[in-house]
Amino acid sequence: MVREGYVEKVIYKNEDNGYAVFAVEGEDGEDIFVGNLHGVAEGIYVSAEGDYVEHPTYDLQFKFTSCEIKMPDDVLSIEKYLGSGIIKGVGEALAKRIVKKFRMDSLRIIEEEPERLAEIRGISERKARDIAVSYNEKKEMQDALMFLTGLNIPVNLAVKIYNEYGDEVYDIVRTNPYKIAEDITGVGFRTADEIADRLGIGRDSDFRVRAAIMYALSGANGLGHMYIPQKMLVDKTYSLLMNEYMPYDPELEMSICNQIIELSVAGKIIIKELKDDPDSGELPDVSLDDPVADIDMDLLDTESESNVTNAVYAAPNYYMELNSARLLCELNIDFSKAKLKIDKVVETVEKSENMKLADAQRLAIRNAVDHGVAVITGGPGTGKTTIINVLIKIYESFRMKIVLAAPTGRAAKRITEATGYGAQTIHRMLELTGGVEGEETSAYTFMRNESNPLEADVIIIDEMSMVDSSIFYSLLKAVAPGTRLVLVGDSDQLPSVGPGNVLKDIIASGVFSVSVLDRIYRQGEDSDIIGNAHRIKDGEHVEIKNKSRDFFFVPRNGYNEIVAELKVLLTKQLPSYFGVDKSDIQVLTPMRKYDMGVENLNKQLQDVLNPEGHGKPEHDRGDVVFRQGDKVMQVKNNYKQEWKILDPSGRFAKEEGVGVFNGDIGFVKAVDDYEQRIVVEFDDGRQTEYPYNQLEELEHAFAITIHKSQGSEYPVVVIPLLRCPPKLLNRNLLYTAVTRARRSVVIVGNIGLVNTMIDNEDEQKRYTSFALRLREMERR
Ligand SMILES: Nc1ncnc2c1ncn2[C@@H]1O[C@H](COP(=O)(O)OP(=O)(O)OP(=O)(O)O)[C@@H](O)[C@H]1O
Repeated sequence: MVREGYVEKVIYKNEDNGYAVFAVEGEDGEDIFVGNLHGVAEGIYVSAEGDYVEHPTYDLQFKFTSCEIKMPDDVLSIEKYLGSGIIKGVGEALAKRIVKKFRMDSLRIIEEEPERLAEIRGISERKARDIAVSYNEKKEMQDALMFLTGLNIPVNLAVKIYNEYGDEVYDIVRTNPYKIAEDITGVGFRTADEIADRLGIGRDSDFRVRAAIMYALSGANGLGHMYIPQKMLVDKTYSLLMNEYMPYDPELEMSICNQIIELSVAGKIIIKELKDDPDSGELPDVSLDDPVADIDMDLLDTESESNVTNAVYAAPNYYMELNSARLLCELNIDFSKAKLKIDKVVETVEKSENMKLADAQRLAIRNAVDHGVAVITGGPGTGKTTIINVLIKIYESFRMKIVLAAPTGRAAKRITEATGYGAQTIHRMLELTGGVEGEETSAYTFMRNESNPLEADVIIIDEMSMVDSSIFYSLLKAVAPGTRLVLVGDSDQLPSVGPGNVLKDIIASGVFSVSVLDRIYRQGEDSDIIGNAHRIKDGEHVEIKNKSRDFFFVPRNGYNEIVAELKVLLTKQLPSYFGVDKSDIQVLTPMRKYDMGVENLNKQLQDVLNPEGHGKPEHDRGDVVFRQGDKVMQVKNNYKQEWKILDPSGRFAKEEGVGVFNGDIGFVKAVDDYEQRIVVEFDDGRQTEYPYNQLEELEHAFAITIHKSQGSEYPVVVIPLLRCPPKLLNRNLLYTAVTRARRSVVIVGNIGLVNTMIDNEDEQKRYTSFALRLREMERR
């Protein structure tokens, strides 16, 4: 329903997120309005759409979903507006006098002929000028908000747009609303396109075509690709611009091709011809339709792409690969002539650890010592951590300064515990400041960079498979020439969540020393987790038995049976059987959508793991409810988000910093309706606040996609399996899921799918050309 009236009193307003509570005098008396309205002030006229809701303490309130500000258009409202305190120097009494004199003309006089205000007793010429300045400042913003909300832009977004462009907002939005999508985070092509449509901007406008091209490219980037073949880009752009019912329009296709060239001339994109070199691996035949990603790339047809020669990059991606290749090759110094003696240290470690290193392990150590850049890769239990340990002892014996880092807080903590050597996250090591430089894909501001490199002789990075192109580039910029770089990881894991396929590309380039460890050494070989993980990796079927101590199969048929079983397992059976907390059990699913997708599973699991409860505060966001106690995950990198770690008293911050990252998992500590925010504590103790209008960065994490679980470990992993499109069920995913478990894996559902997954070698490959750039660089 619609309710209108004058804002009598602003009871509460949060300047940051626009949340406000205010009393409105309407035709049928006074109402309390609650909702998001930036720029609310006493005296303004508002027209809102919403519903009445019962509030436990404040009686009935009108909760609005949209609210439009109108300029006052009768004498009474003009008087209220002017007297509301919104204009500096004008109170109720003065407002009365102004309106008494100028009546309906009052606002126009203030705006256009302010000198006439001096005709009023008590207003000097100078005061008249001040009133005009203050009024115009407010009015500019209100006019802009009215203009933008009139285009159906929500008030929150309108404020963001106004803050970005100021007075230029009219020009920019009228001529090229697609610029909003470029400049303002959270606005995509679709939103800009709707605005353009309302403004009557032609569907064949060059701006529209260019915006769609850039959107298609950033969509591909969001799926992990560094470039896409030109033909694919044209097709994707075409389907963004046309709907499937429209007849084929060759002119539009031509226009897309022309605009791709325009964009390349403008330096926004780079087009490179890639030779169809069977060796290079730079042209994988892959699909951009990634079912685990949010971005709708379904429309891409990838069938006919095998002969593509032109690769199109968003410019920052191209330079990121190129410069990373140069920097990495520069670090690859041959140290073998130094003939560093390592045998003594190795023997000491062998004695203290009571084991004998295998030849392959010794060779890996030698390689790391002899090369500026060395890669050590292997599956679980093959000795990667052992080698890091030995390397630390060796470098220490040479009095070299070692820096140890990993992509996530959890991985850093684990390697610290395993080696006794303090590790940090890569972001922390590079001293993230929270500022953002230039375009989205370019580097964030790190205090450590080319002009202030890391002080280290050796940098060891663990869990390298999770490192994406962007953070790798930032790392390389901060590594001084002559520093050794040791990259350790499991290249059979899924690629990083962010774009690129860095570890695999470095290995595939053939340019660096790579040591592959393939023998399992972990004690307790009766562990089926490790045995099965290696079987899966090697494409061998696993034995489906239930005698195992740590690898269980629970056959169930169909969606209902699986969900019912998951609920029992998670709430009762697994916690009591393993003596673990419910939060130690993680459900990992291959997909986002469909019945077994995270979106649906999280709703089901929230009902039993954190049900609605008396006094447990919650906040609705569309059809998702965030409730105190919910397990949640950050789903994008936010380099500016502030966090703190509290001391045991909970009152003082013992550590503060910025940056929360895609995949960080924690719990909702508080839902604060008054402050309109949710407080989350991540599992490493960092606490951070999300205003309600930033909740798109959070998702429930009772169940998460296998993709997002990379680099994390959980005591118990539960994997529900139900038949779904075959490309979602592949070996790589199963391997990653299984290797996340420390104590136990439980597979529930259609058990036959386990071996189907093992048989499906199709990986979610990525369009990257880092390997190629590395080879080119080496040839120079
Ligand atoms: N040559 C060896 N002989 C005997 N035991 C070994 C040998 N190498 C490693 N181990 C032991 O095997 C176990 C697994 O090794 P390590 O933790 O280094 O593997 P990893 O590759 O880091 O595994 P993950 O990736 O799962 O952490 C450890 O207990 C380690 O002591």
